[in-house]
Amino acid sequence: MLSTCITVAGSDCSGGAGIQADLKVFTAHSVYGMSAITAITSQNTIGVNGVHLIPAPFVEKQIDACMLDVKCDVMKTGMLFNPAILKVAIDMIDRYKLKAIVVDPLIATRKGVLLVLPGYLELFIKELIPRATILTPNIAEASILLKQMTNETVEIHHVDDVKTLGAKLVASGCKSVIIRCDGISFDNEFFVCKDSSMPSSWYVYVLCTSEVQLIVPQKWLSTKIAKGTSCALSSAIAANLANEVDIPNAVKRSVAYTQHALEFSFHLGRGANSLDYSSSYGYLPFEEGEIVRYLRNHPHLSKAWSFLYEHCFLQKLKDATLSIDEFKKYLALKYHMLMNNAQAAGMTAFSSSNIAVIERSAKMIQIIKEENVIHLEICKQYGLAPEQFVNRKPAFVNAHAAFINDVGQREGVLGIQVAMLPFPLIVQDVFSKMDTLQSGTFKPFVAHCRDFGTLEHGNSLLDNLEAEASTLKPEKIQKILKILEQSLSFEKAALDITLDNETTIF
Ligand SMILES: Cc1ncc(COP(=O)(O)O)c(N)n1
Repeated sequence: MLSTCITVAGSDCSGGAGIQADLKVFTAHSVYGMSAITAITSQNTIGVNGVHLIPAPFVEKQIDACMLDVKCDVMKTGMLFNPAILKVAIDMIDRYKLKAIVVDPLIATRKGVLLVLPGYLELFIKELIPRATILTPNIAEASILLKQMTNETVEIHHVDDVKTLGAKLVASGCKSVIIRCDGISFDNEFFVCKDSSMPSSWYVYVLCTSEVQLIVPQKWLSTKIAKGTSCALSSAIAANLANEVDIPNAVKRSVAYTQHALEFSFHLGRGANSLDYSSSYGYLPFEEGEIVRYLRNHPHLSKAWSFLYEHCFLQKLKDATLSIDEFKKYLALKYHMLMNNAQAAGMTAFSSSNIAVIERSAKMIQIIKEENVIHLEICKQYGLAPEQFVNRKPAFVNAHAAFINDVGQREGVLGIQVAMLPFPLIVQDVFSKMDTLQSGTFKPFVAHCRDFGTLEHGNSLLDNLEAEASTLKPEKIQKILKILEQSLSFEKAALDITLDNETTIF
């Protein structure tokens, strides 16, 4: 299921910051974005020239309207402007169950000029900070907050001082904080640079939680002054947390996203640059060789996997209570589904003019062919002759063919490999762990599944998927998850059909 975020923030009509920026960031992360507008501002790349506040009860109404209808994973707060609106945000956090709250303080400019009304800071510290999963202040804001909370100040000469500042905020009740060192560049030893135009200087983000302290340095881009960087970072963190990424990785990815958006920012207006919010930012949510594990354990797919793994067909197969007719239906359907995959791989080859893609498609067809030879042998062992079913395609198989062809056309070999993933994993996780003594009539089939050759065959499918995953573009990951979700429901439907006496397939 799609992850969702709500931003409670001000509108920037020129699209560079605020609500408009947050929604663009959510979309770039394939997260469904919602918003509650706290104020309408009139601003552009040069500056802000007007603010029209939304009454606090109407901010509440917007949040209620979203929350009471659409499930919401994460809330991000931006400009909350006054204590009344701040109070609404706090009440809403208590009213609704959210996975995480990301708070961009927006209480001061990078030079330390306070942006908020009297009473705001006290309420912010007392009520919002303890509820926030992560706070994303610039260094001036972090210092103002610490001063207000503990009356301490930390002078910044080295990145270790930023760590100290973060650690003190955490010790004072902030669960985690990422400090953006806006306006400060660091040298190679992470001392503050006097001259930021030095060729090798760094812009630094520091994450502090009760468990980790992480410095995330980025190349100093002195020629790029853009607005919206705080919105980009905090919304990207919100989107990653909504996608179940842990805090350190959410921070690393969000810094990479913000840096990329800044590096490719454009000069659209007469003032600050406009960030490239749609930029693809070059990371995948899993390490090399880990796509299968990622897909197997993705929380959005856990229900679909357990529908399959705990299917009554598998239970009946295990304790040999399945009827032989039901089993034959399964074998025939499996044959057709394998053929659909082979045909789609052929089509993928045909539709590409890249010889490497054509070669990979051919390899895929070869693997399916070998699998089908074994499969037909098994069919024969159970008294199912190929003539009985190969030329008879049930409606379900045609629906599966339409699905797999669509996957092949849109996402190529990788898409088909993902769609094929449920089968080798069931073989590995379920079939190969079955007790052959208990499986009676189905012993030859279960034994075949436990067979080294079959497992190896499944492994080569998985290895090919791992290899192909290096061609996956990060922005495609949601599409891949969707394909797997659909494929899991096809696999489940095939098992449902085998147990359904009303449906005959040959
Ligand atoms: C409505 C609104 N919210 C926030 C910002 C700050 O943007 P930045 O990310 O540049 O600090 C802004 N300029 N306008």
